[in-house]
This record gives sequence, C-alpha cells and structure tokens, in this order.
Amino acid sequence: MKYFSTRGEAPVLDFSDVLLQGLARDGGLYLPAEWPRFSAEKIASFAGKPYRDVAYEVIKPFVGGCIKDDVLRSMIAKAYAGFRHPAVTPLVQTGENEFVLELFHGPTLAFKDVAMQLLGLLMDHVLEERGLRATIVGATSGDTGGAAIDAFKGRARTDIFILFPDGRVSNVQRRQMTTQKEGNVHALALTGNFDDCQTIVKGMFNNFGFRDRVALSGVNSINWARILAQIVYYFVSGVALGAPHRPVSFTVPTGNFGDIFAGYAAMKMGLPVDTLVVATNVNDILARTLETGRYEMRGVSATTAPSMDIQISSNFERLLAEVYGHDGHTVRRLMNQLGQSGSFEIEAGPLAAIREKFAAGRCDDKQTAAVIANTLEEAGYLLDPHTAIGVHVARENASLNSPMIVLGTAHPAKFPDAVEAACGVRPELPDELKPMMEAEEQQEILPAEQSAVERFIETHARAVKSGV
Ligand SMILES: Cc1ncc(COP(=O)(O)O)c(C=O)c1O
Ligand SMILES: N[C@@H](CCOP(=O)(O)O)C(=O)O
Repeated sequence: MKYFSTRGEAPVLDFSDVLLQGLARDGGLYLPAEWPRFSAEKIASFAGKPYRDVAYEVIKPFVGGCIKDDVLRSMIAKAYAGFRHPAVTPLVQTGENEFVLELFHGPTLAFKDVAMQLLGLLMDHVLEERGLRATIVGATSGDTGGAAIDAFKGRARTDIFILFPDGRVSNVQRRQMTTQKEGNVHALALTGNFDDCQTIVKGMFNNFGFRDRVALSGVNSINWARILAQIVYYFVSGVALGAPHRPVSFTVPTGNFGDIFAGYAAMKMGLPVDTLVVATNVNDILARTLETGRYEMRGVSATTAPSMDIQISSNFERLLAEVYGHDGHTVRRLMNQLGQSGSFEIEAGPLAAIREKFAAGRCDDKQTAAVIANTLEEAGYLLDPHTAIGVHVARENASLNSPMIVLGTAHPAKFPDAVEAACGVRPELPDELKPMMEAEEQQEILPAEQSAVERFIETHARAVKSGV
C-alpha cells in the first residue's frame, strides 16, 4: 500500500514511513492510494469475532507487508489486552434505535486510547528495526495528550512533548499529563487555545531544519495510523447491529474530524453506512460548513466539552482531497486561502458529495446538560459531555432506516464537574486512577510561540543529544 499527500507535493511513502512522518513534508496529510474493499461475506464473517481479530483483518491491508503478519497480530493483541471491557468497545442501548459505542475502556478513559495503545507499539517496532530514536510531539485539547503519554511513557526510543492549552482542560485530563514520572515525558502548558497548540505542532513539522534535527514524529490524527486504528470499531459495532445485511448510521462528537473520517474510511471499504452525522459544540465550524459550503474560522469558545473546543479541523483536509478527486493543487489552494483569510468556499459538486453522506448538528452547553440529565433519568445511563453532544445531535437526525450508533468518546469521570452540574451525580474515577488526583504535578508553562517550544524540545530531546 502506498500513501500520498493531500497536497500532492510530498514523496509517496509506504506505511512505516507514513507512521514515522506524521505530517507530510508539503504540509498535507497522508491518505492511502486506494481503499481496500471488503465483500459483504467478508464483513459478515466479522460477526462474533474478538475485537483483536477484526482489528487484524481491517488493519493488515493498510500495512501492506511493512510489518510481518504474526508481529502485527501480536501487537494488536497486546494493545487491547489491557482494556477494562472484554469486548474492548461494547455497545449499550440508550433509546429505541439508539446505541452508545463505549470507546473509553482504555487506560486513560478516552477513545484516543484505542488508536494510541497500538500506535505506541507500532512506532517502537519500526524505530527498533531501524535503530532510530524519535521526538514525538502532539497538541491536545485534553484527551490525545493523556492517551499519548500513557502509550509512550518510559519507551527507550522516544521522547514525548505534549502541548496543551493552559487552564482549558479538565483537572483529570491535566493530571493525566502532568503526574507521569517517566523522564521521556514532557507536558507543556501553553498560554493559548488548542488551535494555537496545533498550529505550533504543524509549524514545527514545516520547519525542516528543526524537524530533521530532532527526528520529529507526530501522534495527532494528522498521523494516518491514528485514523487506521479507529476504522476498526466502525466495523465491529456496525456488524453487531446487522451490517452488512442492513445499513447503520453513526453520530460522532467531532473536533479535529479524525474519528468521523475513520467512519468515512470504513464506508469506503464496504461497510453499509446510511449517514455519518457530525456533532459539534458551539465551536461549530463543521456544522456551518455543511450548511453553507463556507469553511470559516471564528474565535474559539470554552465549553463543558473542552476536547471539542476546536476551530481548525485538521482531518477535514482529508475529506476535501477525497471529494476533489485527489487534486493536490486545489487542496493546496484551499488551505492557503484558509491560512491567509481564515476561510474558503467549497464548490457545488464537492459540497454535494459531502452532503450525500454527511449530516451535522450543534449542541450548546445548556442542551448538553439537559441531555445528560434526561438520558440518566430515562435510560439510567450517565453520559460525558462530549458523548452527550453526540446523543443530542443523533436524536435530531434519528431515522428508522438504520440504527444510530453514537460514539461514546470519553468516560464521564473525566469531566465530573460538568456531569454533576448537569444531573447531580458525580461520576467516580476507577480505583487505579484515583491516586493521580493527589500526585505531584510536573509541567512547563510556555508562551504559545513556536520558537519557545522548539527551544525547549531541542534542549530536552534525546534524539538531538545522541544524534540518532
Ligand atoms: C472526548 C472527545 N470527544 C470527541 C473528540 C473529537 O474527536 P476528533 O478530533 O477525532 O473529531 C475528542 C478529541 O478529539 C475528544 O477528546
Ligand atoms: N480532541 C483532541 C484534539 C486533538 O485531536 P487529534 O485526534 O488530532 O489528536 C484532544 O483531546 O486532544
């Protein structure tokens, strides 16, 4: 399998190189040259199989022989062995035709663990094979950071630097990043918002001198391997509810558009998907784009679902590449326009192609609180604010044509204040995570400036000190 950049000017790479690269050298994001297609019989055969077996079948064609089959199989088994639920990503029915796909049974209680636990093993394997070190950077609005730190802590071949917006993540999220004692972990609190952090990460990738000197690698969903691992649970849940014999729909609490793009990938691979519904909080650039065809940045507001306080949705670029027929020139033009003027227009044809499969809706803090309260009352089920946004928007888009699967992206105990304020119940952390709430915190507070972050990384990354 070969991968090309959405902007068409970076080298075409295989899976292992895409894994280590993160962002393409032309500023674009890597996409597979073709979508592997599964027949209906193949998809039907996933029914009743353990998660790890389906994961192996889905991931293998994208790896394209870069990793030996038995090694890949054992890495997948290891990645999911520590999840708190035997099904890894169980489904819970919350309404007549409504299901929550619980993606938060991994070590940091966020859907990010599903991809990150595997990414850590894959990267280690490739670095080991090549005798290299890497400097991992990531921007987080709360969840990616903790999940990445858990997956990479203590690893000999990587140092990890996570940039998060100071004061804009929940206490639990911050502590998951700042209480790690391993020497290869660095939590950097930036005086800005998530988009500032993400812009700095992309800026560091585009600074080739720095990028090569520190052997930069990324763990945000700009890294294709993140999306890849997330495709699996669309198949697992879809098949559990009747696919391929009947279509299913998904509502996805969305920020960086990575998770829902994985759903799009599953559909391209043959999963019968009726609708992919984008659910946003008041930072609703994606919902507005679907309504108007104009992608237009506005200021970011803080909400009770902080992980979705995002305006620049990186992976939307991947969808643009798809609907513009992989025309790198056009994607480059749109992205340049976004950089210069803060907006771009999607033409009628590509917009119609997006609207054919995607719908969208938004949910403000008041509506989020209401849905937490009424889902507890009516279904006896406690939602976190991000998943609640999904449930609210799913209900607006409900149809009897297909079961609606809402992606449950975080455990309510990550956001106890918001959940308690909404419904009076304060969700408890699992016992093994409780000590973190008393542990000493370690973080570096830096201005939201690329040069300051680069200086910090240059002085702390072992890849620079050791020269490999
Ligand atoms: C809890 C939670 N829900 C939803 C999202 C949005 O996911 P994505 O950025 O892949 O759209 C995030 C962060 O990305 C998150 O942490
Ligand atoms: N919501 C995310 C933001 C980063 O998204 P990613 O999927 O690109 O890593 C977070 O919680 O950090």
